Amino acid sequence: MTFELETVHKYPVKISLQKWFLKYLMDKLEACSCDISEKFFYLYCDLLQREKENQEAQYHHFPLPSSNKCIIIKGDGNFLSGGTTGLSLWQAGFALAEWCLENRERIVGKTVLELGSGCGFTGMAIAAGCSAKQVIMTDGHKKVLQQLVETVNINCSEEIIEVGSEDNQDLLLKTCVEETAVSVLNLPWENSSDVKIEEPPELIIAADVVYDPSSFKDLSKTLLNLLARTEGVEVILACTLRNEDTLNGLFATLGDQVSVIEEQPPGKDYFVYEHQFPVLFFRLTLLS
Ligand SMILES: C[S@@+](CC[C@H](N)C(=O)[O-])C[C@H]1O[C@@H](n2cnc3c(N)ncnc32)[C@H](O)[C@@H]1O
Repeated sequence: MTFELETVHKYPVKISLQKWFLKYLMDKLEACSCDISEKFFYLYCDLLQREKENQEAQYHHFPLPSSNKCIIIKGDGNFLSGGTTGLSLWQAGFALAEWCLENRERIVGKTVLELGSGCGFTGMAIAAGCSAKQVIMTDGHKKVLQQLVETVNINCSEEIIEVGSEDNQDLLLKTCVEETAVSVLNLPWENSSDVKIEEPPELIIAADVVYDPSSFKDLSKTLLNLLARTEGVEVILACTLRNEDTLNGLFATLGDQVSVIEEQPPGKDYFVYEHQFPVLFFRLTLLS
């Protein structure tokens, strides 16, 4: 999505943010002894009223570095929205997008599959900024998949092909962002081996999927299954370090068939987000 005034009108940013910005602007004008147009006060009152009514959809706009593109995500910013973790924006998702932009040469021309895509920020950032051949965003939660489809609808100007045929009911949507094919796939870790993936991924990525030990058996099975599909495929995991034992628990479940090497985190911040915990990056490959 290109960054234009029209886009901001269509997908308005959070009212609290608009209010904050307007107040900031008025304070600055006041500090320079400038007259403040009464339109600003009317607008401020209008925002207060709309915030009280609280019925409008709100969008987050994230400009992509060194381009006029931005990623737009619909959401209220609550951590556990709709009874799932997948409807929020997570720190590791931003960090993984930054890692991908910084390691673009490892992604150009490749088919990338993302596990636990959540809102779809990371996948969309890769599609818009890394010249991948294909980005397959996946999740296993019904509401999250709906949000993923909506994210793609908002951010892709190309024709959206809604799929989910008898042949492959899990493939929910297909489109492209410039030269990158983008799709949304229902891929629950519990039965990932039954899911048909049209093109074998060459790179598998996931952000903040290592937090619930009860999911490790299925997540490990999914990772091992995907690693075995294509020769030379690698997994990049961006893990929020809340508890070291939890992280080690996943590696223990993966067992000795997999090599785990820590990767350098991105050197720069490309997006504005809260840095609450360290985010560690790991490269997983299958040992021969
Ligand atoms: C903490 S969120 C991270 C979302 C996104 N990667 C990010 O960083 O913003 C974890 C994601 O994993 C997904 N997930 C959890 N368990 C899953 C499972 N068994 N199968 C597929 N997806 C799952 C959730 O629906 C959610 O989208």
